[in-house]
Amino acid sequence: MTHIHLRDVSLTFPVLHGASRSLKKTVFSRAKSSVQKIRQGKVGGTMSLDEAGSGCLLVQALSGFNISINSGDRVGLIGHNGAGKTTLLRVLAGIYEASAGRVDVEGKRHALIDPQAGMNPELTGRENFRLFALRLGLKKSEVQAMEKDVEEFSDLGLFFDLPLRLYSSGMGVRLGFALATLPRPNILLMDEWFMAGDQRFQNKAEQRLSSMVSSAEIVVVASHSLSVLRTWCNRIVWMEGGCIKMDGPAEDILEAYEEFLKKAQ
Ligand SMILES: Nc1ncnc2c1ncn2[C@@H]1O[C@H](COP(=O)(O)OP(=O)(O)OP(=O)(O)O)[C@@H](O)[C@H]1O
Repeated sequence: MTHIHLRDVSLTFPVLHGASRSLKKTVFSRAKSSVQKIRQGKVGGTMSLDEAGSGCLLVQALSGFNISINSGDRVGLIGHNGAGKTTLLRVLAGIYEASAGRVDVEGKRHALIDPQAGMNPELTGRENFRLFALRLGLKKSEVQAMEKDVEEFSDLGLFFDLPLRLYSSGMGVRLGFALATLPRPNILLMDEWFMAGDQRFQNKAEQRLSSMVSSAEIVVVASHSLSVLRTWCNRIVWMEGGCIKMDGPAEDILEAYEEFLKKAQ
């Protein structure tokens, strides 16, 4: 049965190793005030210095995180910059390994986290598609049909046959989105880049995404756009400093979050 269960999951990034001793000292003296900030829900994960071990500056992106997500849940992640939303998505996608705790994910998962994931900037849009199709293990007939679909959807004109390094960031998003929305996973993990691009593209993207979302059993999406979250989610997890601040029905949590944002202004 498709599910996600996290038990006491923590993830700490070691940053600034021994070579940058003076910089580390400077940052750590600031880090102490960041710890204060995080308690007010301002920005980033908690910082500390691993004085007993490597001497590294540590950033705790997730801290004792517990959650169960089951079939039918469309979960939106909200919270301040650096609250740990993308890190959580990466842990769920299997891109990052937790430093502690238990991660139990059952079901075919697919992540729309990085628009250029797995793409080679030296290859053309078409060549990147063919590489992607190979990785998906598609049959020749399927590849032909999908190639037409990706070319039409990304609407890059002649740029489809030019190297990716010549694309603007929005053009890269068009191609990345066209490719990333080909698989049909049980668990769909999305970061907010998927709503990038110009307005016309966003409308097209929304239609394509809705068929992917409706066929997935579980969706987890991180976004700062409350309207996007209202559209796609039935449950919201509000994160602060790598922990859960609130978790519940979408409308209840979004209302509380809006209230919090108003007061913080
Ligand atoms: N690869 C990394 N190396 C070191 N620190 C990292 C790394 N990735 C994230 N962090 C740190 O972990 C914390 C959580 O970052 P994360 O990207 O998960 O936040 P977020 O909630 O997605 O933020 P935003 O809303 O700004 O996208 C931050 O303090 C960030 O600096």
